[in-house]
Formats: sequence, C-alpha cells, structure tokens
Amino acid sequence: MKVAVMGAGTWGTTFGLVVGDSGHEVTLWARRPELAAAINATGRNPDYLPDVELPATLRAVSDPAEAMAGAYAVVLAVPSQRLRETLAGWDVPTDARVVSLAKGIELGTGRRMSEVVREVAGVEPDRLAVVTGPNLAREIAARQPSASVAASVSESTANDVQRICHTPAFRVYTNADVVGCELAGATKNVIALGVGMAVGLGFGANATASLITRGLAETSRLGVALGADPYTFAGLAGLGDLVATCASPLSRNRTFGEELGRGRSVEDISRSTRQVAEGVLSCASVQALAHEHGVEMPIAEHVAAVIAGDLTPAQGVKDLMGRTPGRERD
Ligand SMILES: NC(=O)c1ccc[n+]([C@@H]2O[C@H](COP(=O)([O-])OP(=O)(O)OC[C@H]3O[C@@H](n4cnc5c(N)ncnc54)[C@H](O)[C@@H]3O)[C@@H](O)[C@H]2O)c1
Ligand SMILES: O=P(O)(O)OC[C@H](O)CO
Repeated sequence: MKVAVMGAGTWGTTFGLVVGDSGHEVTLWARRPELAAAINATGRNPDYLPDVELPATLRAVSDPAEAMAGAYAVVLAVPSQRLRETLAGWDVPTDARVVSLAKGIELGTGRRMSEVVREVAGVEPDRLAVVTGPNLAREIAARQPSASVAASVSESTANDVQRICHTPAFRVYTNADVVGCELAGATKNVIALGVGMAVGLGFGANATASLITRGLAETSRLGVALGADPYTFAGLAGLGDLVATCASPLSRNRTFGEELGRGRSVEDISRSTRQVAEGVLSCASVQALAHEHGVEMPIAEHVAAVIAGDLTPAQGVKDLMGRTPGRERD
C-alpha cells in the first residue's frame, strides 16, 4: 500500500518510519524542497531526526499532489494551528483514508482536528481516523515498545489504519471514540505544561501525580460534556498519553513548562526552539471550550493565565492550592 505522510517534522518522519516498518511504501511530504532532497540523499531527516536511519521504502517529496497521488491513506502531521491553511491548498484524494496525528484544538473555533479536516477537505467522518497515544517520537524512532490508538467512527477505517501502522514495536488498538481521543490528546499538552512548571519550581513526585490525576479529572469532565466515552480517558489516548507526556523530559510541552517554572518567558522559550509545543496555543482553546460548556477546569485555566502572562507559575500553584476544599468526585 502507498501511504502519504504530510509533514516531515519529528512526528511525521517517525510515523513514516513506523508505516515503513509495517511493510508499506511511504511518501513523506516536506514543505521545503531542500529538506526533501536531503532526506532522499542521506536516508535521514537532518533537521528533526538526524541520528535515525529511515526505511528504504520511504521517499520524500515537496509537491503535496505528488505525495498524495494514488495514496491508500493520507496522514496529516502538521501542527494543529496550521492545519486549516495547509489543507486549504490541497486536493485530498476522495477515496483515501485520512488520518490526523495533530494534538490540538483550533484557536478561535474550538474545532478538533478531524472537524477541521472535514470542513476544509470535505472528508466524511467514516473515512477519517485519528492516531494518538503515549507516543514520544524519539522513543518510537528508536523502536522502543509503545502502544497507540487508531480511532474512527467507522470500524473498517479504524482497522485499515491499524493495518498500516501496527508493527512489532508499535502496538495499535482500535477505538470508536474520536471525540474523546482527540480531546485527550490536546488537553494532555496543557496539563504537561502545568506539570513542567511544578518541576521547574522544584516540586517533586507528589505535585506531579496530583496534577496528572486532577488534570485527568478535568479532562474527563470536559470530554463527557462534549459527548466522549468516559472510558477513553482511562485508556491509551487519555491516561497513557498524559503519563508519558508529563513524566518524560522528551516532551516538548513538559519541557516548555519547566523552563517557565524556572523563570523564563513564553517569548524567550518560543524563540529558542523550532519545535511545536501544542499546549502553548491550545490552552486558550481548551479554556474557551470549557467556558462554552460550563465545565470547571482549574488547572487548564491557571496554565492559560501563566501563558497569557497574567500569573507567574508560583502564583498559579498558590492559587490552585488555595481553592475552596471540595469532594474528589466533583
Ligand atoms: N513529536 C512527538 O513526539 C509527537 C507525537 C505524537 C503527536 N505529535 C503531534 O504531531 C504534530 C506535529 O508534531 P511534530 O512533532 O512533527 O512537530 P515538529 O515541530 O517536529 O514539526 C512540525 C512540522 O510542521 C511543519 N510546519 C511548521 N509550520 C508549518 C506551517 N505554517 N504550515 C505547514 N507546516 C508547518 C514543519 O515543517 C514540520 O514538518 C503535533 O500536533 C504534535 O502534537 C507529536
Ligand atoms: O513532545 P510533546 O509534549 O509534544 O508530546 C509528544 C507526544 O504527544 C507524546 O505522546
């Protein structure tokens, strides 16, 4: 099968490697022709994964139409806030399965990525899937064991997507709850920013565990309000991804939060990395969704206030700890 992976950043390149390992032919689309040429010349992605040898069945191109021509599946690996404008310039094949990898909520609209794909590219929900889970790219590129979820409202599409990316090191489960999987993937980045701040402030495992657990509680509340299956939040897309992201120094979101906790500014940290930390923008859209649905999300709220420059991380922790005591179930 030919699979087009659209986006040659860290995760797009790694996912291309996984699909290659799964026995399929991969066309990796890079925005810059010079990056596509370098990938083809060296068999590596010098900008994002210089130390990883890519499968021989992976070829890079910089023309999106060429990448997608004849594809069995088109995998979207561009950052959330760029997906709408990127897709607007493409003709996505009308018979391909379309897979979203991005973990974010669109600013201004509150749309999940599958909703953006549907709106802009006219892809019906039964052709759409989301792949998400505890998937730190660098570990997966090193072929360390990991599990993930292929979610679609169509069981056959979820099965098709499972078939193109299941490998001995990457174990993929199907799931029917697209809403819950996407929401969990976006929100865990916001909670990871908060955990990073706590780590940067010098707090230990109790603070981290408390933020993870209460972060999961508020994510589940929002998910249920949006129609998600509550069990999703106990699964790979929920708890699994939240734990991996909050626990690992490889996470860009947790690392970004840690730098904030140490006193650096959002602008300064953003300037020093070319990689996307989705939670920095999605915290505002998650907060807006929570307000729209009348859901209390104190951790996301405080993270958004720190990112907006309205609170310091230390004040944020003090505020969160000073809230009125309540019942764990609420
Ligand atoms: N890196 C991971 O471990 C990982 C794992 C799972 C999911 N994800 C998700 O995958 C998505 C992509 O992450 P990544 O790790 O590849 O990010 P990255 O920062 O490594 O790469 C970003 C990619 O987006 C492209 N890009 C940047 N600006 C763009 C624009 N204006 N228009 C079009 N393309 C643009 C870049 O060229 C690059 O290919 C994110 O939503 C992320 O949350 C990442
Ligand atoms: O590096 P992060 O924080 O974007 O997280 C990467 C993946 O989403 C982890 O599953």
